[in-house]
Amino acid sequence: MDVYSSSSSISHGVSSTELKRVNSVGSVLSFEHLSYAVGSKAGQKTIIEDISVSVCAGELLAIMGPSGAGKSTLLDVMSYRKIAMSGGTVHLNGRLVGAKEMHKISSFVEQEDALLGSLTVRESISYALRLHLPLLPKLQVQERVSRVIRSLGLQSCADQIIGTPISRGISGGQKRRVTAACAMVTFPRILFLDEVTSGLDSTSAREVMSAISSLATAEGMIVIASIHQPSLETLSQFTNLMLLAEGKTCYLGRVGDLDGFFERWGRPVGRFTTPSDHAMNFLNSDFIRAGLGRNSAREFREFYLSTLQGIPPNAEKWRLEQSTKDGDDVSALQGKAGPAGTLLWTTLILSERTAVNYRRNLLAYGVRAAMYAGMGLMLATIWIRLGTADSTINDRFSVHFFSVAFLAFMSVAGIPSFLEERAVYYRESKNGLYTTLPFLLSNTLVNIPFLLVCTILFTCICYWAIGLHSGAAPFFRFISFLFLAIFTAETQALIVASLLPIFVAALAITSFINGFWMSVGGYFIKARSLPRFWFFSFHYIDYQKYAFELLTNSDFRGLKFTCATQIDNTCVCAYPSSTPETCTVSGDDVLNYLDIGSISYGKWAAILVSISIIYRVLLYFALKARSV
Ligand SMILES: Nc1ncnc2c1ncn2[C@@H]1O[C@H](COP(=O)(O)OP(=O)(O)OP(=O)(O)O)[C@@H](O)[C@H]1O
Repeated sequence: MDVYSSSSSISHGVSSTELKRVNSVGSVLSFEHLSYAVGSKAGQKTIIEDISVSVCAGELLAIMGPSGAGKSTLLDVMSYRKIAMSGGTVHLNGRLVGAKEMHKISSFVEQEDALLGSLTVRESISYALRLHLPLLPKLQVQERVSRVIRSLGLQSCADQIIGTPISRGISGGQKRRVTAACAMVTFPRILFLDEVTSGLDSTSAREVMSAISSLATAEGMIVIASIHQPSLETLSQFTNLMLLAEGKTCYLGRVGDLDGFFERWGRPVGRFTTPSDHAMNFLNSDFIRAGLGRNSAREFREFYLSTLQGIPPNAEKWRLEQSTKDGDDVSALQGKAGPAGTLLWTTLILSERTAVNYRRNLLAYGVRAAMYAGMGLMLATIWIRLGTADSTINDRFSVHFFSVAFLAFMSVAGIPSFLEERAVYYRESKNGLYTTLPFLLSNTLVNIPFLLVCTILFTCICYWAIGLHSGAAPFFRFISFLFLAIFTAETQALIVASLLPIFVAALAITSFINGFWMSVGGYFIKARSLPRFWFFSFHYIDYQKYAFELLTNSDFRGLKFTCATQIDNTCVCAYPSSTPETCTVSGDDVLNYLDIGSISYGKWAAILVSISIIYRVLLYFALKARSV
């Protein structure tokens, strides 16, 4: 059999009805004069230069070239992840396509796999489909997911988890296929694949490309893929091939015509070489091979350009016209490609997925909850039964300061798992599955109960053991105020991690910010002693200040401390007392002395809630700033 025979020769259950549908949907995607450069005008470096190509529905275009040729950049420019220089255009069936529309109708499989480690292969693919089509009946979701799993050869690991640092999951090659499956299951009109076969053995690479090819034929999908070192069989799954060197087109044509091209050039493909490897020998100028000059890539391109001169200019146009002859009706595919989920549904589905991730991700969330419990135990045993002697007043303040500051500080523990979720968010939002708002809402919806459980755990363990203000109201106030502080601190850590997605850097900056809030909060140095600048600026927007003052007021108000020190038969209290005759100092006296006794619970809690809402809004913009 001719290895270049149609890609549909390896079929994956594509029905004739499906094939018929493809023939009636003849979309053509054309890119004209795409160029991209980096650097300033003075020192501009052109990475891709004047590239034009058209791809029809059901066709697969392979982009090949040596490392650094510009393949990934070209895919980025084609998919509007990078914006082409002026003059470059993209048309779908003659209609200009902008960035927004391209993101809606296309999926992009990146070189890096961004997946949630605690989900199984089936769940990962299923959530991708449900986020794309939230109202698809369950049975159809299962059927479609199973079909994609089968076609990508993932049956053996379908119910295995992707893998977390403490539990090994699937292999790197299988991860590649899961990432491709998550994009394919939504059946986008255009599928961009950046080195999807990297890390796969040659059989898996062929089967993956064959599955993509069958799906492209069945669904009328346009597939554009950069590819490295394909075997002959893998290459044969593609319809067309573009060879790049130094950002310029050196060959564009049918895969099957490459042999003839070399024949005509007078450098035929050797018996034991594949045409693509043969081409690479000429295009790679990083290594000079014996018998090939330094300018082999330039000569290659010159010959290619000379072959174009013999072709009537209308030949390509004719091919495209044939492809669209049966009409421009693409409505059959439109429903599948656009982000069909409403805000409500995508939020609910994302919340469900996040909750599953929290539940299973023992290292990230189990350990975190245990850490809060451990800190509760630590406080309970160290500050045990403080009592109401005036000598313990400062110890009592330390309990409240420590609870707010240290628990807030520990929000950095949420950064690693958030970075994983963030990577998945960027992949999925760039592929049009959902926008920033549902991601933020789902994160908030799942974050709140988790942090509440952590706060309750901590409080239940230490509150009574320390002997903080008895009664239900102070106890619940303690939980509520502490929760607000931890929730705000968590959001602050997520803002930093969104803007700076490097764990060590995000950890350092978040720690610094929390240290800063501790310093200006009014505990280490009394608020009125703070330099004016810090007092009138950051002191008033410090969430830790409000939480600390709320906790101390809730605890101290109504308490009476006995003054243990006697000098000349007179009671001397640790703080100025309004009732020295009773040899006690009231909690209110202490609070007033520290200028924090006149706060209103409602007002302070409202300020804390407002800060946490403002932080969530900032988190929205931080996430959005890095998305499409
Ligand atoms: N932002 C940038 N600034 C400077 N140079 C860049 C930038 N982006 C890409 N390049 C350069 O452009 C060239 C093409 O990069 P690109 O990643 O597109 O190549 P590639 O063909 O995909 O390579 P590989 O096969 O190794 O992934 C490289 O030399 C790269 O260093």
